[in-house]
Amino acid sequence: MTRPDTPILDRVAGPADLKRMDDRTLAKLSDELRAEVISAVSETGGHLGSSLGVVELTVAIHAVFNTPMDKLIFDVGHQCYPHKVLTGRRDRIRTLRQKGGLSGFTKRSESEYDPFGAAHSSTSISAALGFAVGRDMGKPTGDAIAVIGDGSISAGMAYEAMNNAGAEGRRLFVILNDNEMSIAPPVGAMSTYLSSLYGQEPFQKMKSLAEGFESALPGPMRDGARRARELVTGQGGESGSLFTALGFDYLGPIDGHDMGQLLSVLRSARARATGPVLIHCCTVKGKGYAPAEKAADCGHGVSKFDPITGVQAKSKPNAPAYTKVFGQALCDAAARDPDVVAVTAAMPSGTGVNIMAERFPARVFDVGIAEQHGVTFAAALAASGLKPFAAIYSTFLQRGYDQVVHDVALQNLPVRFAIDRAGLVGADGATHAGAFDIGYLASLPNMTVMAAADEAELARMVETARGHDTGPIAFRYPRGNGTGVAIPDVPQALEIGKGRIVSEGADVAFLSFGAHLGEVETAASMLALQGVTATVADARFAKPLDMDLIRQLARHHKAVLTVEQGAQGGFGAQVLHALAAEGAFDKGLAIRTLTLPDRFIDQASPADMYADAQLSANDLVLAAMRALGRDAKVVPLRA
Ligand SMILES: Cc1ncc(C[n+]2csc(CCOP(=O)(O)OP(=O)(O)O)c2C)c(N)n1
Ligand SMILES: CC(=O)[C@@H](O)[C@H](O)COP(=O)(O)O
Ligand SMILES: [Mg+2]
Repeated sequence: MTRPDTPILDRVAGPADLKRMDDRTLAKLSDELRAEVISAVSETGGHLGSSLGVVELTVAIHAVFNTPMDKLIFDVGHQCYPHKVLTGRRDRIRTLRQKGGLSGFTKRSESEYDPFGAAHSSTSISAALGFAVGRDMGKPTGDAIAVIGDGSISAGMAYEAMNNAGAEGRRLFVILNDNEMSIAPPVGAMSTYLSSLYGQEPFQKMKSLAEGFESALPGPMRDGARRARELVTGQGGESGSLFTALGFDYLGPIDGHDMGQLLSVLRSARARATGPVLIHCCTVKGKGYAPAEKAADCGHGVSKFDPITGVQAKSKPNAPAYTKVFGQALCDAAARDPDVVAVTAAMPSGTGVNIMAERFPARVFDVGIAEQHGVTFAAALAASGLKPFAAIYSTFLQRGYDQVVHDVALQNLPVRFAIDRAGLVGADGATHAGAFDIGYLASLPNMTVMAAADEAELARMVETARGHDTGPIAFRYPRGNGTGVAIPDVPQALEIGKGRIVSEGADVAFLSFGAHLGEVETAASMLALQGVTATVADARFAKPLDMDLIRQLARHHKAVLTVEQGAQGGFGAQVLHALAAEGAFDKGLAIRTLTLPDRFIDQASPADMYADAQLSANDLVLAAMRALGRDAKVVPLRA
């Protein structure tokens, strides 16, 4: 693949080189940087649209501020590719999101230019304020700059941080990167609210900087800018703009692709600011790359692609994605049951609830990036008599954990948690691993916890959850495609707390919880080549446990191994706890819990990550042999 011609970028070893460039050269550098990002992401895949939208902004920040002494914090961090190129990581930029390569997000261990790691949204302002306090208390750190998107600033944590920052009154820069997009088009009343706040005093305060920016915008951006300006400056009898009321000086809106505007505003702000400042930049997600600009998601997350055509390399799967199976099963359940409603936190297509939304738009609620609110909202939907499915990735449900405990479990409200991206997810790495949900849910009184071994099981669990009105219930399933099994047209509900035997053997028993079942079955076949026969059981439930099944496995096998795609303290721990409680270990019992290890696992393919976690079929074979006290070896299956 030919690489773009980048004579100016080739002279950049780090941000210091930008300081020697005049403004016109910085503008040209941006063009080259954009071409480099497109070229690199075409080889790796990744968060293209967001990164393309902040190219000029990233150049301008590094040209004006003094990183790494000044702390530049990208919210989510999915837009950090241009930043990585400029901060000494260009030589590895084509390893983005690959095994052993650069993370797709900012990461402290990767560079001194990444002062605060991210990947979950809306943390940047809190982090920037922490650095500002550190600076003011004498620590060797300069200015703090948070770059946060219009999607991410919709989350409660961003407002908690601004509330605190405004009260602290410390010098701090928040750059609102407003591209009028989240992953899906942004939702929420915030923009409407802000539209009512136009033209009041605080905006006038910074008028000399702001004046003329909006009218200087190119046509298509002018409306967005106006909306954005209205969003922050106030109109129509409101008492004050949101940001100024929170104690920030507001600058903007400015054209986030105009190097001249960016540099002059950033320089002025840097020279004059005494307290918190919000700089409002209007940008275009996917800017400068037509296939991204035109895409419905503005190229938010792309596979490898042909840079000329923009066509992404997507292999034809042999089985449907779990997400789609869930989405369809949910839609079918909604068709049968008018009380079924769905909640997503800014991830309608990621969670598959868009399928139901197409048919039943009034019964699907996108609450924005607001997992905490989404969970409590779902709790009250349940309290009202509806049957809410809160469809949230395992990793993002962590954000709403107190709400799961306090609003759902404690009140025993029948919220159905559809937990996608359970287990290791691949290129997004450790920040997005769905590692902890089994532990954090199964430890809660009233909660029922299931995991789907395949896509047919997932459809059954949707129906099981729909019919479960006596308390909260969760079911987890992984990122990626199912196994290709037939999915029942009208799935039957499972009996709560009952697992199943998948195949019978005599020596060792695997008790699998969830989608690692296929790997377990492979391990059982490999063991057979060594004359060891294994029973394979699918637990289906981590809570309540099928104690009859567990006792039976323990009684009839020399060793039992639990297997799960989750961290320690999950399913295996539940089994150990229950067995210990009934004295099973007093009589001797060979049992092993195969879980993710007690460390975070960096990005790679899911298969490589599970191998790293010692959960491959080979590892299961070795664990079984050791548990039986036999020579630990692996006889590979013939292809
Ligand atoms: C707590 C949390 N919830 C959901 C997500 C998934 N997510 C990643 S980026 C994104 C959209 C962010 O929109 P915005 O901040 O406007 O940035 P843009 O992609 O438009 O540049 C979402 C919903 C996340 N990373 N963290
Ligand atoms: C940055 C972020 O949090 C999301 O864009 C995430 O990468 C989406 O992951 P999926 O591709 O699994 O939907
Ligand atoms: Mg956005």
